[in-house]
Formats: sequence, C-alpha cells, structure tokens
Amino acid sequence: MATPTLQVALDLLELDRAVEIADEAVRGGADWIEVGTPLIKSEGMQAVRTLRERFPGHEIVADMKIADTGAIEVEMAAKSGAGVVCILADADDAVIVEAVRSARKYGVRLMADLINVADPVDRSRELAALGVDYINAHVGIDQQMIGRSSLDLLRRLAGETGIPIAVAGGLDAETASEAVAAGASVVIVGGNIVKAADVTGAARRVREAIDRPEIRPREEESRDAAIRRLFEAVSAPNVTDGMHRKGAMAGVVSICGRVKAVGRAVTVRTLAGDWAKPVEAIDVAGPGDVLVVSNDGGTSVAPWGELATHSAKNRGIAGVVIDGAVRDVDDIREMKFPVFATATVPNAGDPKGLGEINTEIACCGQEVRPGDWIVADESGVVVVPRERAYEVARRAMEVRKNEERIREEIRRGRTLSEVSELLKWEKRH
Ligand SMILES: O=C([C@H](O)CO)[C@H](O)[C@H](O)COP(=O)(O)O
Repeated sequence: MATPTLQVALDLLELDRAVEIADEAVRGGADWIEVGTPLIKSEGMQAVRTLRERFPGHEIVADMKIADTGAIEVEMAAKSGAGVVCILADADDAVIVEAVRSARKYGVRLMADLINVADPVDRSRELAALGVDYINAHVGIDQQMIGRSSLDLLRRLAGETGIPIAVAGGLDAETASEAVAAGASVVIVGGNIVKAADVTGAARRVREAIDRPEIRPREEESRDAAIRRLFEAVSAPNVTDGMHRKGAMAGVVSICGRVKAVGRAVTVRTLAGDWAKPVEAIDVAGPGDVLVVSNDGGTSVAPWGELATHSAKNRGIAGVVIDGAVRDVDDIREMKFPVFATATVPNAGDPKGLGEINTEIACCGQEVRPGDWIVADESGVVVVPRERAYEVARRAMEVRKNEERIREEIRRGRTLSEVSELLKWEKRH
C-alpha cells in the first residue's frame, strides 16, 4: 500500500495565522496544505498564492467547493498555485465537465467533495467516468455536529469508485488511522490539528497513526452518555457560545464557588415561601439530574437549605438551580454540592405543597422543560433544549478546541484583538 497522504485543512479566516499553523503542521508531517473554504472566502486567491510561495515543496489544495463556472474557478486556483482543486460532487455535470477540461489544460487535479450527495456510491462512479481525479468522502462541519460520520461514508465507498479516495470530516489520530485501514489514500484533518495549541504535536500524532493503520474495536456510546461526556468537558460559557450566545440564565450564581453541574432538568414550580415541592422533587429526580426550581420570583424566603442539599447529594443528584434564595450557605459550602441561586436569606417558609413538578417553567429568564440539559459552573447556568443537546454539546466542544489555539497565540505575545483581527471583522453598517 502506498504511503497515505496527510492533508491539513486550514479552515481559518486570517492568512498570517494560517501560514504559521501550516508551518507547524508541516513540521509534524503534513504533506498537502489545504487552503480551506473559509480562508479562500476571507482572503481570496491571495491565500493560495501566499501558501504556494511559502511552501514550495508541498502540494497546495484549494478547497473552492466549486458549484458553477467550473472552468474559470479551476483556472483561478491553478494560476494561483494550487495543484489540487476541490469541486462540489453534486454540481451539475456541465460544471464538472468544464472543470475537468480546465484542470487538464492547467495541469491540476480535481477532487470532488461528496458533502450532501444523496447517493454517494452512484455519484462517485459517475464522477470517475467524467474524469475527476479524487473522490472526497466528506462530512461537513455542521453535519458532524448532528452526528454524521465521515468514516461511515468512506466505508460505503471503499472499492466502488476506481479512483483514489480522500476522507474528511472531524477526523483525529484514531479515526484517521481507521480511515486508511478502510481504504482512504488522502486523509484530511482540519480542526483536530489547526485548533490544537501544539499543532506540530497534533499533526505528528495523525501522521504516526495513518502510517500504522488499524481498526480498533469501538465501544458503543449512547447519545445521552455522549452528551454528558461532552458537557462535562466544556464550560457554561463554551455552551452559550455554541448556541449563538443564547441559553444563559440571568442573575444566578454558584453558592459553592468552583463546582459544576451537568444533567437533565427536573423542573419544579413552587410559590415563594413553600419548600414542599422542591424537596419532593428530590425523590422524583434520578442520579445525574439537576433540579431547576422557579420560586415565583421570591427571594425573601428560602425554599432550599442544608437538609435538602444533604438529601439531594445522597440521591446522586448533580445539582440544584433556584430562581430564588437558599439558606444554610455555610453548611452547603462544606458539602461542596453544586447549588446555584439568585439570593441567600436565613428564613425558610412552610411546606404547604403548592406548585408542580416536571412542568414547563421560567427560571431566571429562560424557559426550562423537563429533560432539557443544564450546564452550570462558576460563570453561571445555561439551559439547552433537549432536542438540540447533542448538537450544542458538539459545538461547545468546537468552541473549546478553537480557544486552545487562540490561548496559545496570546501566550506567544499577541493580543486577542490581533489574533482575531477584531478591527477587520467589525460589522460594517
Ligand atoms: O471542508 C471542510 C469544511 O467544509 C469547512 O470548509 C473542512 O476542511 C473539512 O471538514 C476538514 O475539517 P475538519 O472536519 O475540522 O477535520
């Protein structure tokens, strides 16, 4: 088997950063340098020219995602220095044929990107017959967030096309190795290399993995387990960033400082001064759930205190969020149990039994339904609608990864404004 090619996808907006990251990736063993679609949209063909100049010994791939005017776009990329040009596999045959003609004229190769193609096996055969040089089994970034897998797509194609297969979409060292074992000859890795603080180390790990391909037995993980694992690994700010800055509760703080709660909501609506329903909800909730209590806006009487906390902790409840006050703060702090509240006050009310458990509630400005996910830490509390939980958890993880590289660049001496080219990207009115 020929040595597999490692293509690093520079999905960034800033050319200077892209050059620096490409340099580090090449030192880790990347063969081909992809000028990612976001970089092309941000910097145009200048990005292709610059990378061509800076890396004369490496193939430059222009991820143009061509949808029309196949000849012109291939020509632009080829004249700028690309050796491989990417076209959308579901572009009309008229576009593909023109792109192939242009590719032959300018001596470059065409890679067809299967993103969103309904029948990838059939389409790949057609593309091979039309003269495309590579098929890319690609699952796009937004598709990955809802759980689609590039390895699954690759496995459907292996041995079906008669031309070399590339694979892209959320690959890391482990999955890249499996991809080669499943027949890929070009392995494309974006985020898991370019967002790493140590780009060279990340590229090296992928390089070593694809040079020793193997299929590892994989343990099946349920959706709920994956959501919990991801939310536990990110922060509440990462989660709200992943939701376009939505979902954060207002005015609620951690009573115990540095604690974290992740779990599905068991909701409680009670009336100010009545602690019966919050305490009854402890018995309704299961291990790993988070109690979310709306106390009718009251902060002068606490519906939660030390004994309730003790009981919730024993039951394995992950945390409590109260739109209202708590008391016995010193005891709760000693237990280090994740309690989040809007106020503290010493007096409790009486257990009258007013209110409801597991109905839709409003809590600190957010709607919460039973089963929605709660991620709470020292920065505050975020509620994630249950039907979007997996996607948001994946997006939050992307936010976290992205920050790793930005943090590293700040550590090297740049300001945040410089790293993110803030002035350039201010909204024009
Ligand atoms: O092509 C890509 C995507 O559509 C953005 O332009 C990526 O380069 C490709 O998905 C590889 O990146 P990762 O999925 O982050 O590995």
